[in-house]
Amino acid sequence: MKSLKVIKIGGNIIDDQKSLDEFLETFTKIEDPKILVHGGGKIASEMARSLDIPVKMFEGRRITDEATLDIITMVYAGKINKTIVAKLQSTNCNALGLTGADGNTIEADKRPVLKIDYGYVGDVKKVNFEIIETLISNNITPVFCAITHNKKGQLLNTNADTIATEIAMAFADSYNVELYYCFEKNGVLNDINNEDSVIEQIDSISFKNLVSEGIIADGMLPKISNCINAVNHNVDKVCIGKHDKLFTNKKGYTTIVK
Ligand SMILES: Nc1ncnc2c1ncn2[C@@H]1O[C@H](COP(=O)(O)OP(=O)(O)O)[C@@H](O)[C@H]1O
Ligand SMILES: CC(=O)N[C@@H](CCC(=O)OP(=O)(O)O)C(=O)O
Repeated sequence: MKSLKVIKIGGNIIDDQKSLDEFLETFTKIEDPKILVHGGGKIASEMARSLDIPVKMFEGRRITDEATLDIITMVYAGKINKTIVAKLQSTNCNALGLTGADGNTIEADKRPVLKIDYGYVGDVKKVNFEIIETLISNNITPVFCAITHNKKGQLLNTNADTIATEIAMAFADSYNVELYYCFEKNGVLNDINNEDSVIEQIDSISFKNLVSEGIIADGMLPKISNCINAVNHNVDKVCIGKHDKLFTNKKGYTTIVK
């Protein structure tokens, strides 16, 4: 079976020039077909605050009104996506930046109103496997931002961890897929202030316990829910940690297991 690596980077890496450059240097050297998914929530929040637009998050996801949708489109699909693509081009990695609307690669439905109305936030309905496979088969590296569309002309803000998981799951029947979440910490930590307290393995039962103990919170909630979803849908390997350890055989990161 062919191999594919789906790699997600979050806002804290993107916001730090040195971390981003170091990550991209590692990423570009990966020889397997690869797909990059980036967030940028931190930068969107800074931009919103600078424009006096309130930032509202609920259980790790952004409540997205019209003004916020404008900001995230400019920040995610514009500044961040194009900066990353240009940097990858400089290393001869033929990157192509995409939202889910481009090539109809990722369709979504507006998140249903349950506990809360998230506004213009999408839950992924369909990943267009064929078109993405055409890209990777032609040595083009897709770089996805955290935006999907509903095929009726509406862009939707979609958690970048979810996008990475959905892409990984769409390839899992025909590829050996490894899914990596790179962020600024060593992994999921037992004590958020202690980088040496990495939890090496998490399954769905320990996840529930860690949530009820308050050890897993905020942005880590959707991240681990997505990881559990991925391992339950045939994704071969799902890991969370720092890029300098994740792509080596070194220990010191978190693996999510069934
Ligand atoms: N147990 C934990 N271990 C590590 N990080 C945690 C934990 N619980 C909550 N977090 C928070 O989750 C954040 C990562 O999620 P998020 O902010 O969405 O990052 P990213 O943008 O990289 O996806 C960390 O920066 C940290 O503040
Ligand atoms: C709906 C929703 O929450 N979307 C996220 C998308 C960006 C993201 O996921 O960024 P990080 O990976 O850097 O956190 C947001 O706007 O914050």
